[in-house]
Amino acid sequence: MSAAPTSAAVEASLTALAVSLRGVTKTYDNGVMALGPLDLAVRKGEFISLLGPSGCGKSTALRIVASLAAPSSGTVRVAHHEGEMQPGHGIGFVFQEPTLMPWTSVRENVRLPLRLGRVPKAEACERADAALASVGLADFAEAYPRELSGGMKMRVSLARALVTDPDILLMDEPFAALDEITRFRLNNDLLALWRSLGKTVIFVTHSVFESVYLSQRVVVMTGRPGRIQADLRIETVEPRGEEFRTSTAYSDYCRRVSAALAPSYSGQSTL
Ligand SMILES: Nc1ncnc2c1ncn2[C@@H]1O[C@H](COP(=O)(O)OP(=O)(O)OP(=O)(O)O)[C@@H](O)[C@H]1O
Repeated sequence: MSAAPTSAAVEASLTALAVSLRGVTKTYDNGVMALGPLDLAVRKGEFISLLGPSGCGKSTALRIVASLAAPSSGTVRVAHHEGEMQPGHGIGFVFQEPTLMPWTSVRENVRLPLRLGRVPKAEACERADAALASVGLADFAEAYPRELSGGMKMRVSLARALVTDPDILLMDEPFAALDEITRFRLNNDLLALWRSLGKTVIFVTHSVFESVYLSQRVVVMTGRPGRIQADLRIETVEPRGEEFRTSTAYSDYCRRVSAALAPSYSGQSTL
């Protein structure tokens, strides 16, 4: 029998974790059991993807991490904050829709979280411009959302999530509505940002290919109520690029992730 870990060892392992969900369940008021029990630990700086059938609770899990929804039971730890974390504190959220304010400029859209946080205007504008530069939109601060392509709007949405310099970036199918070429380009840019900024990323996607390309770990969920079906580490030469996307290793990983997903749609799951 192994010895019980010391409290110092437990503390050290918690320090390395950005997010820890233990036995988390979620039953909505209408009786839908969306989630769990779900156990998930994400290390600081890790890039993981959550993949699973529609309605298995992926968005619910993200919303719980962001304190936008409360779990019905279980424990949620986000970095060192337990229970009393301010909603959204230390967290940036990117949704599938860019949800930009059409009546104002790109800069004002990106500045919004800082305005809500009462950051002085000059500093907020400077930080908004820096966030726009980080997503390749330095020249579009004065533009209006209607003047941007779908991919550019998503970049603005990403800049808005980054402008508060969050430790954790939660992304809920951000590129699902984009064409393949724009999506590939944004995948590469997101990876470059992740490498340079060192954020923890939890990325929800329906795409096996996207999850394998982007992530260090692909977490496959079962049908509703969502639990962990498989947790696969993607090990490859970094930084990833087109050589990886066209490699045998990439297609092997895609095959393994697809196989892990198969019970969700082949009738063997508890859906
Ligand atoms: N506010 C809510 N009230 C009641 N039921 C909800 C609510 N939000 C989500 N649900 C239900 O919970 C389940 C999980 O929803 P969720 O959006 O988390 O799944 P998902 O895996 O993100 O789905 P998709 O991949 O289709 O976006 C679904 O059955 C959904 O109908």
